[in-house]
Amino acid sequence: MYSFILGNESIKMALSVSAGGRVWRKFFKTFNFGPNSALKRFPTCTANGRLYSSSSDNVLVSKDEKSGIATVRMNNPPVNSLNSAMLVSLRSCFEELENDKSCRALILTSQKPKVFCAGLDILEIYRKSPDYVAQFWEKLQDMWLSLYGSRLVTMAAINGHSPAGGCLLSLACDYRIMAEGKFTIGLNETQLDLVAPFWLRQTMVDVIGYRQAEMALMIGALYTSNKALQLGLVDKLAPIEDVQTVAEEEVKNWLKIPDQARAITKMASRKPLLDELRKRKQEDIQTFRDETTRESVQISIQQYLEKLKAK
Ligand SMILES: CC/C=C\CCC/C=C/C(=O)SCCNC(=O)CCNC(=O)[C@H](O)C(C)(C)COP(=O)(O)OP(=O)(O)OC[C@H]1O[C@@H](n2cnc3c(N)ncnc32)[C@H](O)[C@@H]1OP(=O)(O)O
Repeated sequence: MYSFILGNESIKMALSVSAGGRVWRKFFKTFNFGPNSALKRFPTCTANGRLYSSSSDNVLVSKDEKSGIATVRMNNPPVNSLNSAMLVSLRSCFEELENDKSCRALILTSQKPKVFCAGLDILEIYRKSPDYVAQFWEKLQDMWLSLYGSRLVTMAAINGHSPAGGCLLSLACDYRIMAEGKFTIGLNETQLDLVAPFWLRQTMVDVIGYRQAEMALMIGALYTSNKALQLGLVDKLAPIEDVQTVAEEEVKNWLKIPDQARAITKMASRKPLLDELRKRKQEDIQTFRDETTRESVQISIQQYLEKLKAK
């Protein structure tokens, strides 16, 4: 399908000679979206299969050429926890789709129903060196920048539990459809003695409002699908087997809006937070590294892991 995909610079050049190129040129110049704008070569992708960006198949991508809708399936059993490899694959995949001119939307979901994503892989921050933890955090930042700053319509098809980093992924999308039933979603970081970073807190505030976000973050609340809908943390519920179909229908509605106006509007509202993280990236890495490697936090993480195993 794609032979190879070029980075933003090449797209800028291609768009500048196409009809309407002037507007897009201005758009790219103004918003400089994506984590970096350097010329890059990205890996290839098949129409209905795996993404060749990593040695494992932890992220599966399929794209409908006619509609330009890509489905990105997280595939890291048993619970799609976000380890370093997953973060790199997700970022690479988001950037690849971003730079594919024929792609207009992405649906993010789990290959394994019942768990959308269990959040960060806790083992990646347990008894690891400060340098390792810092590099891990930067991978999360870069993945988030590529999803939150995407020009595409981004839809989370939350077909199962979505705690912590799973909720972070969902919040970075434009719209959230969640499976009905006993599944939970929320930012439960404080339960692990962790503090959500400013950019994650801000997306929660932006989605559910200050009061509810402040409370949810302080107590590390995990909400059922029904409660999440009531709070506005998700936008729609569907039976688990229908989540993907409902997401596809919803995306098609969004795609009736002209891409350019929609994407410029999205960037206008997201640019301040994207810029803030870009500006404070090193400070944010340092905070995470120092907090997470503190002995008292390591003991809390150990206890949390033991609780999980004993479940
Ligand atoms: C300073 C800034 C700090 C933080 C900001 C960061 C933003 C994000 C932070 C995070 O994401 S921290 C991670 C928080 N995640 C959780 O609390 C979720 C924990 N997991 C669960 O609640 C459940 O596993 C579940 C997702 C509801 C799924 O339940 P299920 O019954 O289907 O599976 P089970 O619990 O048996 O798990 C299977 C297997 O996987 C291990 N596991 C689960 N989650 C994680 C994880 N996040 N990281 C690593 N490993 C995880 C679990 O222990 C089991 O292992 P076992 O088979 O060896 O026993």
